[in-house]
Amino acid sequence: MPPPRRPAADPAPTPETVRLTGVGFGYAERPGVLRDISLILPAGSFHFLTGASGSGKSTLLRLLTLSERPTEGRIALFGEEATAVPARDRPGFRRRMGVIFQDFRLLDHLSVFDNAALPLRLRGVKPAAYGPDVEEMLAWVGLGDRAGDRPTALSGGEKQRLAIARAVMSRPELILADEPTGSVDPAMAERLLKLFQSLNRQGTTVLIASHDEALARRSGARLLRLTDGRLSAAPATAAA
Ligand SMILES: Nc1ncnc2c1ncn2[C@@H]1O[C@H](COP(=O)(O)OP(=O)(O)OP(=O)(O)O)[C@@H](O)[C@H]1O
Repeated sequence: MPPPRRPAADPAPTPETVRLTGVGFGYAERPGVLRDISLILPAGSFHFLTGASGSGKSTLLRLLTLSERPTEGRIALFGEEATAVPARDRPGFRRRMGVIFQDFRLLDHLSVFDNAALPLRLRGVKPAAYGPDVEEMLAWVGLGDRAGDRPTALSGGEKQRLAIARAVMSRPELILADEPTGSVDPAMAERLLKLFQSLNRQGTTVLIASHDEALARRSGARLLRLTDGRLSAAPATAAA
């Protein structure tokens, strides 16, 4: 006799890495930069955020890194309420992110190697354990022979590649990248896109802010667009 049929179990809901609900934000000198933004980034998703210069892409990333607080609405990160996180609790959220800032934010008193290794050191990983991984990542972004240099000796594109290596080194759950290919040539932009795609395939949630709509479309990621402070899903193909 066959066993009794069980009703199919409900599929487990996809955990959300990011949820914004009705988020608004403005600077004192520039109110209304972001208006009524609602956005869910499911765990393991890959999105490009596009929009004209000044449309608020970096500002939206600053809200997600908890560098700014929304003036309206709510933010949840990794399933936890994060709208008004006190300063002492922000590092706990930030350790789960790899952030690539438009201005790179490298530490000039540390070598290229030590900049790339920083997120692992902060997690208490011993140099003997992370050394080969850091060397491999630096080689991947074309900085294998620059490990002993200081960031001040790097070109703009090299600094950008180091900032990317540092952000992805600790395999964060969420990568937030602000114009990560803005200073590199097209071949390197494609290589870096492959790096983000590969991390995404391994489960990392990725959000890239970029002017480069062509790169965004080639990426296979979902496209979001900011226009006049409002967010919309961009069409999958360029308008004819
Ligand atoms: N710290 C600040 N104080 C006041 N206004 C600001 C500040 N930072 C940004 N803004 C303004 O907010 C708006 C959005 O800026 P933001 O940098 O988020 O745009 P963006 O889409 O990232 O632009 P870009 O593509 O040029 O980097 C702009 O009008 C900008 O001038």
